[in-house]
Amino acid sequence: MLTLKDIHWQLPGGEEILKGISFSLEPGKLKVITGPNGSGKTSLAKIIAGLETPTSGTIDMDGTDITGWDITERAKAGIGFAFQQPVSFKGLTVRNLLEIAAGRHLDEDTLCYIFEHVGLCFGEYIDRHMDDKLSGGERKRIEIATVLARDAKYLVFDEPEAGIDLWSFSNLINTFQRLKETGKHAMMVISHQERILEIADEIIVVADGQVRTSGTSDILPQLLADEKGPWCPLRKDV
Ligand SMILES: Nc1ncnc2c1ncn2[C@@H]1O[C@H](COP(=O)(O)OP(=O)(O)OP(=O)(O)O)[C@@H](O)[C@H]1O
Repeated sequence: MLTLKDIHWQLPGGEEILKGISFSLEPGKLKVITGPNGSGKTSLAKIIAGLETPTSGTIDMDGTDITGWDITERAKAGIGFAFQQPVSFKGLTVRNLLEIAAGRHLDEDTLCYIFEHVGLCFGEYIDRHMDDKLSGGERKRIEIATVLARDAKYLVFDEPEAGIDLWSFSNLINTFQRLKETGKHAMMVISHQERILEIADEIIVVADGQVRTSGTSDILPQLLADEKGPWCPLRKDV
């Protein structure tokens, strides 16, 4: 289990972005973090991945305090993270990238399986270069594929729906459900998307750096009713 306890995070200028966030990620469960733009969701994901260090509070992974660990140590220990804005890696092919993520050679069956989950055609993409010729949606799907290739215990996805088409999005929902059902992965997905919120075991609404409310998908009707308010926009357009 990955447990965040009273996480605070302050910018160098003194502005507090996260103001005491606590929750756990458990194997076999999907937690969806939602809330308004700028409320601190990506900051939270970066703190879990080890890209930022909390000002105070602790992160415990399976009984070990990993608060001071960097991104490499956390990746090795089993935390996989897909960024909101995927990056290009000049000089690497898609195959290279997936094998680096997995830390081993991947046979064609495994690669096909991963590609199928993110809605990419294996033959068309496997030897493509990870450069700017790939569209944003293609890079996004390849980035999600790297997280699947790593087969990490803790999976963090930041707005996986951003920029991907309807068919790939449906595939992705099925993938999240299948990953959940294996019972091996503890998943956190940052999303504003109703179909992702519907499959959550717990929805955690973050607003102004704090947990505003949380609950099972039973709280969804209330969140949708509040959609007209300024604090929790939920998108239904994908
Ligand atoms: N490194 C940084 N330097 C300055 N400000 C930052 C930094 N990181 C985050 N912020 C600010 O912290 C706030 C929270 O940002 P964050 O990206 O965590 O929000 P978010 O909830 O993920 O938003 P969105 O839904 O738009 O992706 C924003 O006001 C952002 O500008």
